Order: sequence, then structure tokens, then C-alpha cells
Amino acid sequence: MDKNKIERFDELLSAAKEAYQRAYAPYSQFHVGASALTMDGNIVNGCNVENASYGLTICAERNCISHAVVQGKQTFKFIMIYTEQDKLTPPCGACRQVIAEFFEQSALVVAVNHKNDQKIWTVQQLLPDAFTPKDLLDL
Ligand SMILES: O=c1ccn([C@H]2C[C@H](O)[C@@H](CO)O2)c(=O)[nH]1
Ligand SMILES: [Zn+2]
Repeated sequence: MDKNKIERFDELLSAAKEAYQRAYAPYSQFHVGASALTMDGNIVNGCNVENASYGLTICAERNCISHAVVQGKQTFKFIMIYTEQDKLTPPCGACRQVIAEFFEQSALVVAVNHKNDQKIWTVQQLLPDAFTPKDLLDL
């Protein structure tokens, strides 16, 4: 896949790596960092935050999006997921739903690892026929 498709790739990668370093994952030891480029040109990030009550864990992608919303950003161009695994990490189902809430179906999601392997999906590929604001609001 072509990293040139992702605007400001290197800055997104730095932000995702910075978040990765802050991941709180004492149970899985599976650290994840995410970053996103907002439509108005800001970069936001997030890491996974686990909990002794395992099901309360929040993934890096959802934390990143929530972090952006707190900063008044609700529209995005790209989201990146960074791990130091040999396999690339795709977003889980819950994160796909939250990504579909805020990103266009044509927006790109990119997974990157420490070997600089990359995989790019559209939101549409990750969650076709998503239930989104259009299904509840007069949009
Ligand atoms: O795309 C993913 C996949 C998993 N995780 C987290 C959740 C949990 O803390 C750990 C293992 O599932 O990785 C993420 O943050 N993002
Ligand atoms: Zn997730």
C-alpha cells in the first residue's frame, strides 16, 4: 500500500508512537497508539487504557477520537494505528463503529508497525453498510 496516500504520514506516525509509549496495558501487554488528522489540520492521538474489569478497556482508536472531540474536533481525514507487533493491527469492531460515526466512508485507516509495514483500508471496507448518524438524524 502507498503511504503517499496519507497526508502528513510522518507526523501521524510520530504522534501514534508517542501515544503508544503511554499505553496502559498491564493485562494484555498489547500496547497500541493511534493518531488522527482532523479536517482543520490538527493531529490528535490516543492509546489503549485497560482496566482490572477487562471489559472496560478502551482501545487506542476510540481514545484518540474522544480526545479529539474534547478538543472540539469532530471531523477527520485519516486515522493511524501503531503497534510493535509483527502483524499489523486492524481496528476492532467497536472501533470500526466509532470510526464510522466520525469519518467519511471513503476516509482512510492505516495500520503501521515497527517494521514500517503498512496496510490501508477505507472505512467502507472495514464496516460496509454502517449504521451511522444518517440513519438517526435528518441528514
Ligand atoms: O485495534 C486495536 C486492537 C486492540 N487494542 C487494544 C485493546 C486491548 O487493550 C489490547 C488487546 O486487545 O489492545 C487497541 O487498542 N486497538
Ligand atoms: Zn477497538
